[in-house]
Formats: sequence, C-alpha cells, structure tokens
Amino acid sequence: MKTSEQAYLDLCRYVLENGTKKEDRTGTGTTSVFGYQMRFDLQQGFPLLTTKRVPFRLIASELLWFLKGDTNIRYLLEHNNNIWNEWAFKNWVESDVYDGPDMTDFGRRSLQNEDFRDVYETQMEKFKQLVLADDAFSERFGHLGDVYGKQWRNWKTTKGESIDQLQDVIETIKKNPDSRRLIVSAWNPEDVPTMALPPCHTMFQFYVADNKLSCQLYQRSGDIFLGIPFNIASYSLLTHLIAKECGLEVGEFIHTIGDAHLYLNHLEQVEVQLSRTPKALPSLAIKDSFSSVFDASMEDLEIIGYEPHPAIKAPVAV
Ligand SMILES: Nc1nc(=O)c2c([nH]1)NC[C@@H]1CN(c3ccc(C(=O)N[C@@H](CCC(=O)O)C(=O)O)cc3)CN21
Ligand SMILES: O=c1ccn([C@H]2C[C@H](O)[C@@H](COP(=O)(O)O)O2)c(=O)[nH]1
Repeated sequence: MKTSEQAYLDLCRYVLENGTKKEDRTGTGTTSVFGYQMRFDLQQGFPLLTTKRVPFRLIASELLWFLKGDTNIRYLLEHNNNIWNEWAFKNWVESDVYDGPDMTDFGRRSLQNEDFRDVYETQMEKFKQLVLADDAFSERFGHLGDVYGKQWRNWKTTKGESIDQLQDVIETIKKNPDSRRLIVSAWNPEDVPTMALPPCHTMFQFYVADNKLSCQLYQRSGDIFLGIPFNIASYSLLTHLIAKECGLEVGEFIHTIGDAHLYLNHLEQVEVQLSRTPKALPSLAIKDSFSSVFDASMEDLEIIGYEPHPAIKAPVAV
C-alpha cells in the first residue's frame, strides 16, 4: 500500500545514496544533504510511521508542553516523557553546585563504557527526582532556556512587551484565512546563545484554501532517524488541533529541512526500517468536547488503527 509514509522512506534512501560525510557538534558524525522537502496529505491518514513504532504519547505530551508555553522539563517528567532530559541534565552537571562524579561528555561515554553508563544512569535518576520533587532545584535546573514554548507564546520585545505568536496566528486564521503572513518563528537571534539547544524547527506557516488548513515547517537541522518521525507527527497534530479550533478540514503538512542528516550510528537501524513494508496509516480522533488548542489535554487525543512494526532502538546524539 502506498501511503505518505513513502515520502519519509524516500528521504532515508536519498540521504543514504547521496549524503556527504560531515562532522557535527556532537562528535558522532553524519551523512547529510542540504535542502529537502516532503509532503504529507493529512486527509490520507495521520502520518505516524508504521515501519517502526513511534511513541505518539511522547509526541503529544511534548506538543502540549510547547502549547502551554512551558520550558521546564518537570511537566514532561510528570508525563513520563524523558526525551529532553539530557539537555537539562547538562546544565546541572556543568554548574558550580554539582559535586557528583565527573559527567564530562556523558552522551558519548555512556555509549562506550558500561561502568560509566551505570554511574551516569544513577546521576540521571537523581536529577529527575530532584526536578520532580524540589521546587527550587526545578526552577534552577529544569528549564531549558527560552525554547519553543517561550518563543511561541511569550516572545519578548525590545519594549519589554510579550507577543503570543500562536494565539495571534489562530485569531488571524479565523478572521483573515487568506493572509500570507500566518507565521510563527521560534528563531530569536537574541536568545539563541542562552538556549539549551537552539530551535531545530525554526519557523512554520499556515495556509488556508478550499476550507482546508495546511502547514509548512522550515527545520534548520533534522536527525532523520530519531527527530524527524517525531517532528512530522508533532506538526501534523498541531495542524489538526488548529484546524479543529478554526472549523476547518486538514490539508497538507509540508516539511522542508535544511541540514537533513543520518547519524553514522543509526545506519544499521535505517536499513532494518527500509526492509519493512509500510502498513495503513492510523487516524487521529479529537474529542468533540475539545474547543481550544490551549486547553487541549492528552485525554482529548486518540490514535486509532495503529499497528506498526516493532520499535527500533537507537542512541540519541547529545
Ligand atoms: N540528536 C538529537 N536528535 C533529536 O531528535 C533531538 C535532539 N538531539 N535534541 C532535542 C530533541 C529531543 N528529541 C528526541 C530525543 C530522543 C528521542 C528518542 O530516543 N526516541 C525513541 C523513543 C524514546 C522513548 O521511548 O523514550 C524512538 O525510538 O523514537 C526522540 C526525539 C528530538 N530532539
Ligand atoms: O525537534 C528536533 C530537535 C532536534 N533535532 C536534532 C537535529 C540535530 O541532530 C540535533 C540538534 O543539533 P544542532 O547541532 O543544534 O543542529 O537535534 C531534530 O531532528 N528534531
């Protein structure tokens, strides 16, 4: 069956065949191309990949966290979501109050050395408990800096005012759907130096035609095996939520990527995934009681008919 998942598998194949070897910040090494675009017709199903299991629960709780304007990982931990832990942990172990075992370069060392991995996991567990239970600690080390939630909902102007870009865009979609200015930017040059990770999904734009809402994302940097499957599902979910609030159908999600890379320690995993045959895409149901993007909760969302191939484990480059 040919579904829009093929667009993702084509990207993997394209980079395997045409990528250039390139060193990167994390020291892992990648094969990479510059400039690539995929299109997903959201009418044909919800693009949660079926050639490996992708954890929708984690994607949805991360998006709800952005939508709340929250930048502290405590909310994610409360939802048993660990995908941002390493970046907050880094701030703690590099701070002057940290007096535990040396955690320099913990991402790479925990992959290479089992003894170190045990020590690292103990420290990470301690960190998580502190963020969850200790308010002062969580205020100091749970924040990732001015990441997505902050820029979407609370962009600080030079006049000291705050702009709710997302709220403004939703209002404009309702009042003036033909607008060509339906843009949200997460890339704030002034804040980039203080962010745990400068935004990878840098800006997105909406488009309304034939009563359908489409969204295009410009992602400056994309980890094809781990990050991109999350990003596709996350922006597709965002498009569904905004369409529902605005009384529109869903159109397309268009994903434009700058540096699209496969980490060299993900190549075997990608080959396994490419050997599998895609299944029918699931669908997304949003509860009728849902009325506003900003009040959405996990209970409002349900993925129906998701029967993927098994998950494929891969290490994340920190
Ligand atoms: N190198 C890198 N790649 C990323 O995709 C990425 C970052 N860094 N840093 C910030 C966020 C965090 N994101 C992440 C982090 C981890 C997973 C991951 O490990 N996913 C697993 C499941 C994890 C689980 O079940 O807890 C997967 O199989 O998809 C995915 C996205 C996306 N981003
Ligand atoms: O949503 C996300 C967040 C991050 N990534 C990936 C892309 C890169 O592999 C790293 C970020 O490293 P930089 O050196 O800052 O580019 O994280 C992603 O794919 N999706």
